[in-house]
Amino acid sequence: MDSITTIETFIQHIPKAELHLHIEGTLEPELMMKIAKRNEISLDYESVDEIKKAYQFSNLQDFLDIYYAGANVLRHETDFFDLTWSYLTKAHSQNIVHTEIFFDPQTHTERGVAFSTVITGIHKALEKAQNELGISSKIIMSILRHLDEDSALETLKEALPYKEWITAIGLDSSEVGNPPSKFARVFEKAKTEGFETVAHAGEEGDAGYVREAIEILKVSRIDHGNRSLEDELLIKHIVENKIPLTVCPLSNLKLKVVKEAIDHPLLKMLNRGMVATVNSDDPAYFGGYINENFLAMSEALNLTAKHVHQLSRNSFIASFLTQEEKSKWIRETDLYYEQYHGRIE
Ligand code: HPA
Ligand SMILES: [Zn+2]
Repeated sequence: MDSITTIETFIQHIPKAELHLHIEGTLEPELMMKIAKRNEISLDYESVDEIKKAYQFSNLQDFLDIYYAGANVLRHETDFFDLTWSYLTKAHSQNIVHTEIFFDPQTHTERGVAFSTVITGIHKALEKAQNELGISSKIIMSILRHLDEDSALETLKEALPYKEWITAIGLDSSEVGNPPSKFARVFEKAKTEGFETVAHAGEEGDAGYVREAIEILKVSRIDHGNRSLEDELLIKHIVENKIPLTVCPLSNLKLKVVKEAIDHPLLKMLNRGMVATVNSDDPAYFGGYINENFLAMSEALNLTAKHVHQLSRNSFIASFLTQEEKSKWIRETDLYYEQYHGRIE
């Protein structure tokens, strides 16, 4: 192991779980071009540089338009396998030992790609990662909230034969105007079928969206949750009930949810006693994987090894691992902290 003397090396080496990662958002421009070529799909861009240049967003919708367009190159099981495997090797290189990934089936079924094609490709890569890299994982099937309830119900039905592979149901896409209550019946059915539930809330939508996700959808954790800080009673509820927040710093900066890195509420969340975690969301689009997210916050907010340890610990606490698995990894992060924190310059 490299000697651990800086906060960067501490961040790099500490075992981490990633809990907020859209697999379609890991499609790097190089892989997008490669898959487009083999599937004989013409792109609007001539080069990797041109693709990267197009990644300028002023809000969530700007990003989503480009993200859904990028996903259009994914047609076959091998495309989903390659996409997922590419993320997993990157995750491994950053000491992610457990990952819970979102996939958006409607992004693919709406354009004629079968649900089974998508999930089988993803599942095979996750299985390989467990065997060859020792990374454990869960799949979260995310509902596109800009589409209607019928489409969500149909998607939930398609997921039932794959229950063994899918741990939780999530909610993503355009938040404002598509509140959690729109999917009350979908999430109720998901719970009845035995799925865990999570939802994106409080990214662009106000604290009311977070409240609805908790009260109506009965989610186990909130994805983003930034705007819950605008409501003291809600903060109290989140803290008392230990509802984790899967926070995505670089995403928040790129989508202008937060103006500057120094304004990011991550430290405030920790100081208020919230179970905050650090995640990369859509790393191919937002300029960094999990360690770059930690680093950006470490630089802007002067995070100490203690904060990084707390965030890594939180990632296992907030995961869908069993209590026994959580305890094992929490012990690992504790040992790691005890061994190295005194050496950081
Ligand atoms: O950050 C996000 N928010 C909402 N929907 C998404 N789909 C991919 N990433 C996101
Ligand atoms: Zn997200």
